[in-house]
Amino acid sequence: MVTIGLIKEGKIPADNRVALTPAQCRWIQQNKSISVVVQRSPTRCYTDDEYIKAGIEVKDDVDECDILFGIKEVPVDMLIAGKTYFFFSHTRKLQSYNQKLLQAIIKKEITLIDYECLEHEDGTRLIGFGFFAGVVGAHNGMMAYGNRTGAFSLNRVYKKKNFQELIHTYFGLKLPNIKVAVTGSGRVAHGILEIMNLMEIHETDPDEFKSTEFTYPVYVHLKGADLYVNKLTGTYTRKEFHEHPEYYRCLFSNYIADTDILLNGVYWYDKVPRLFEMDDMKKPDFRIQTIADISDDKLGSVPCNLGENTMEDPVYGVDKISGARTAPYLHGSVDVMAVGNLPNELPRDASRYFGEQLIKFILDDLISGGSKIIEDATITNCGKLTDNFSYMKAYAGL
Ligand SMILES: NC(=O)c1ccc[n+]([C@@H]2O[C@H](COP(=O)([O-])OP(=O)(O)OC[C@H]3O[C@@H](n4cnc5c(N)ncnc54)[C@H](O)[C@@H]3O)[C@@H](O)[C@H]2O)c1
Repeated sequence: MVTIGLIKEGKIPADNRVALTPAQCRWIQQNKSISVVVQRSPTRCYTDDEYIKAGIEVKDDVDECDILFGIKEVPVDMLIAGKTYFFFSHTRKLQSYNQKLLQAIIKKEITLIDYECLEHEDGTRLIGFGFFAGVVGAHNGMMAYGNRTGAFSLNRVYKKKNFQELIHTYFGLKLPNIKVAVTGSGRVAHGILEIMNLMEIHETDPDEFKSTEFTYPVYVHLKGADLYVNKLTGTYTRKEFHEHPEYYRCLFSNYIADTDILLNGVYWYDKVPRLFEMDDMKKPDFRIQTIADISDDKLGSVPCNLGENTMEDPVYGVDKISGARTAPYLHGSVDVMAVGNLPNELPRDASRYFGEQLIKFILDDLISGGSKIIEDATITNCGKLTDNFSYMKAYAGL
């Protein structure tokens, strides 16, 4: 019988999420030929006791497990040689801060399957925390706008026990006639839209959004063809855009004069055009006052994302003229909410959502000995870089 281990998160600051909840572990043990062991942890959002009550073994070491599930990067000194791990390694883009981690994984002859690389055939990701990043990020963006204008007040998400409790805080919330632009088409965008609907912000189409001042709060959802156009042909095709985003220009500047709040969930890397440039902020028609950059790429799709914000202190200002970081809510600045671990504000819901996807898309293949999807997401197999990731050779020190 296969034994799965849920490891204790070792990265500092400690992440409180987990790949499977106690109820999911119990279900797996009862319905699949798998046993689950949980490594004792004082910081996990589900306590050791909750796992024990669900009939799951909780231990200090997980050396005897066949497959280990974590969330964040495993510190090098916690890696167990020869094991198979699933976690977010943040190495596929050759991130310099995780180079030593990949080198240690190779040295310790580990098999690493990265959740971020588990993809459907067309490149759509199978599994992720994006939905709750969108939920928390949209809430925080709205909260920041309320703080700036004094028009309404929202509390912090992490002070609520769960998503259900958070929803209750929206009853009776009266918003001014704001215009919100939502960008992106993946899980993050879906989470943002959930909050737009829960806050009873009305959807409008791109043309109406630009041409009308409404007497109630509205949002526009900008994705694919609304946001990007081929510089030569003036058209948009998803496949071409994914393969050659450098052929495209961004249309977001058409919305800047009509947007109070930007909630950004686009997928971005350096070949993808930005939503706007720093100089656009100097223009008198730059109406945006609050940006929740949920994608959170420093100096990325949102150029005034200056990085290094935390859950404890999620909002700062950026001066529209100098581009310098300021205190939030000042006249002449734009407020930016950009935090890299947003789902940690709702860790129990985010973990349950993640575990559901893991069970649905991965578990059966894992027990039956693998699948092409798992193979394609395997960065190292017993310490050897796989063909898909051979581009990482120099980074891996080979
Ligand atoms: N701040 C946080 O806490 C947090 C948490 C989760 C995700 N994120 C970030 O938010 C962004 C969006 O995440 P998501 O969960 O919505 O992603 P997702 O995988 O669910 O969706 C990505 C979307 O981007 C589109 N896309 C455009 N170009 C692409 C390309 N070249 N390759 C793949 N997809 C492409 C896809 O069609 C898809 O609709 C990511 O950059 C992610 O890292 C941030």
